[in-house]
Amino acid sequence: MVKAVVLGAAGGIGQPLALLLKANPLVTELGLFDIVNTPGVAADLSHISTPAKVEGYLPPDDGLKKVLAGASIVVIPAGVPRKPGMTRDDLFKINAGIVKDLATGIATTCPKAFVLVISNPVNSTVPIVAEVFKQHGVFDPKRLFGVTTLDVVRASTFVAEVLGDLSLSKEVVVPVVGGHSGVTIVPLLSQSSHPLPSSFAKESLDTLVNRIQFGGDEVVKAKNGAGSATLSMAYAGAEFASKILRAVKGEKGIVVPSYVSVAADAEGSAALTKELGQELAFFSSNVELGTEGVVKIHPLGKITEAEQTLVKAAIPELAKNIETGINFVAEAIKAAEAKEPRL
Ligand SMILES: NC(=O)c1ccc[n+]([C@@H]2O[C@H](COP(=O)([O-])OP(=O)(O)OC[C@H]3O[C@@H](n4cnc5c(N)ncnc54)[C@H](O)[C@@H]3O)[C@@H](O)[C@H]2O)c1
Ligand SMILES: O=C(O)C[C@H](O)C(=O)O
Repeated sequence: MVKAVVLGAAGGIGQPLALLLKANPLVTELGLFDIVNTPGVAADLSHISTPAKVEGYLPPDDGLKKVLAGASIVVIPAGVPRKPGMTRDDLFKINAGIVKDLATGIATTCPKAFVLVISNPVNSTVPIVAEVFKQHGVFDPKRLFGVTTLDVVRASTFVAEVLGDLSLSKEVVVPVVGGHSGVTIVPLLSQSSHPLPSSFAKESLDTLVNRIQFGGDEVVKAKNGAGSATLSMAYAGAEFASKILRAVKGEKGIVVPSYVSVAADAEGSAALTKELGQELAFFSSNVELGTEGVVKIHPLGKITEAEQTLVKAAIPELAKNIETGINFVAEAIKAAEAKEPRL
């Protein structure tokens, strides 16, 4: 039995993501949770002729506990999206609390589930989940993933566009490392499975890198106040979830970039730290998946000087984002203890 749960399932990402998970033959149960509308979304999806049994829950009557009971994989797209002029960090104030509460539910109900965090700012929300799990003594770094797949999907599409053949976009593989916001998004185009033409000018390369880094802004601008990427994110989230499920079923050799705790692989993390010149508690790199989650964090490998400059620019921003997430949980614990001191 494989129960997939979506937290934030009635939202712009949640609904199409739930649809794609309902269509995934590896999913036998689909649990949907949101603060609104999940009964309707669940009723709608339940008429689709695929095996997954669908149930929708709301917060009253222990809805979060019920939806998480027996979950194998939990995907979190709950929270507010950006409007034009906002950065992902501007979402922290609202989304940090939402993610913390949902993580508490997971830690106390299904701590062994694979947790896939979509809610922004991912660079900080993933550390929040880790800290909550630590607080409950259930943190397994191999099972926690920040979903950066949309950056990978964008890189594949944009490179295929440059190559003048969109039919290649499914085949083009470009590792995108670092994190998931602006300069922390580092596409390693020199490692693209489909190299760019040798005539490709430096300015064109810079434009391409910038488009991958700020692809989210392109969508936010086009939606003009109606939110950020939802459909492409649902596609990316479902692709990533599917890779986890295939790896858990025993498929070998699945390697995909994801923002993970470096504690998931001590050896891989040591090599990465050497490359970065400092340790970061979380980093997105190519990650090999297995039945228990992260098997190996791959080093960056051979990259160009220009890519090294991008990595350097990402590091301080990432370090700050990680610290913000960790401090948020520490402060929340302190505040709770001040309210109810331990005897
Ligand atoms: N990681 C990525 O690449 C990526 C890509 C796109 C969007 N995002 C992020 O995903 C998040 C969701 O985006 P969206 O466009 O789907 O937003 P949305 O507003 O359309 O949907 C969010 C849903 O979360 C629900 N929600 C709010 N508080 C909740 C709670 N406590 N418990 C459960 N559900 C709750 C809302 O009711 C809503 O249905 C945003 O933070 C956005 O920035 C991340
Ligand atoms: O840009 C956003 O705020 C949403 C998402 O992180 C994206 O990359 O599209």
